[in-house]
Amino acid sequence: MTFLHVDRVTFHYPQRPPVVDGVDWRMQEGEIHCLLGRSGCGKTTLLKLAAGLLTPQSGRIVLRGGELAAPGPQVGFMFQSPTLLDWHSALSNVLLPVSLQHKPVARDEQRALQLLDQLGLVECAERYPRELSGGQQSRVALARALVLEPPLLLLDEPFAALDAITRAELQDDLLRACRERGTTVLFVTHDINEAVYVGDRIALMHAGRIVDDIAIALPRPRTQAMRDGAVFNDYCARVRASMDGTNA
Ligand SMILES: Nc1ncnc2c1ncn2[C@@H]1O[C@H](COP(=O)(O)OP(=O)(O)OP(=O)(O)O)[C@@H](O)[C@H]1O
Repeated sequence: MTFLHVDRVTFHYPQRPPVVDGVDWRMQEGEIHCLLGRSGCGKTTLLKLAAGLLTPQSGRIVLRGGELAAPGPQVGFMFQSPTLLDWHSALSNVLLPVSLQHKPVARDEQRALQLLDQLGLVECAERYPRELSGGQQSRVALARALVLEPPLLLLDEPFAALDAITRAELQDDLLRACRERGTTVLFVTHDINEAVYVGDRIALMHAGRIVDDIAIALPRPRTQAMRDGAVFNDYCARVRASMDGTNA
């Protein structure tokens, strides 16, 4: 069964032309898909539709066979800014999605600490966001997105504000964490290199439509050394040429 089906979805904001225009897209369980495109082409809107935060005017979002009508614990999010609560420790920021459901119990705390440990942050559990670096804050946000073990994770340029080295580390952390949990991921980015590194497929979006669909057949797990290889760079060139085509 298709895990996520964006089924002929069209969406427009009031009094505007469609920003998502008849998109049909399927994801299988455990896959990582990147949505790549220029600013304003409709990526974030499509992500919000996939999350159930917006409702399409036509078409539907089908998650594991059921139509998605509203956001729920089956979907985790991470945005460009970590959006941590300054007055909560790293640990209680991670536990926030749990707190919205019930008072966290020892088992929840254990799971949150395990995630922080996996992301190299267990020592920082009691620190406040202002006491963490940008990369550490992004790791806390990633742990928070995963704490309820959502089968679907939606990421909107989550690492865009980070320096190149930290960004590469976070990409590896994300891939490891999602592989271990079998999480299916839809990842919005502007960055071709990032899309080729993390994605199994890349959907190229232009003016509200998916105009290209590129399978990335690099082996998993990805390693940073792959970035220097010819195959990786051929994929980047292929995606760039397709994006340049949308400019013509
Ligand atoms: N709430 C809104 N009301 C009206 N128009 C909106 C709203 N949100 C986005 N838009 C418009 O919809 C279009 C697509 O926006 P969207 O944020 O989905 O694009 P994007 O590809 O994610 O852009 P970026 O890469 O810059 O984040 C843009 O023209 C934008 O101005």
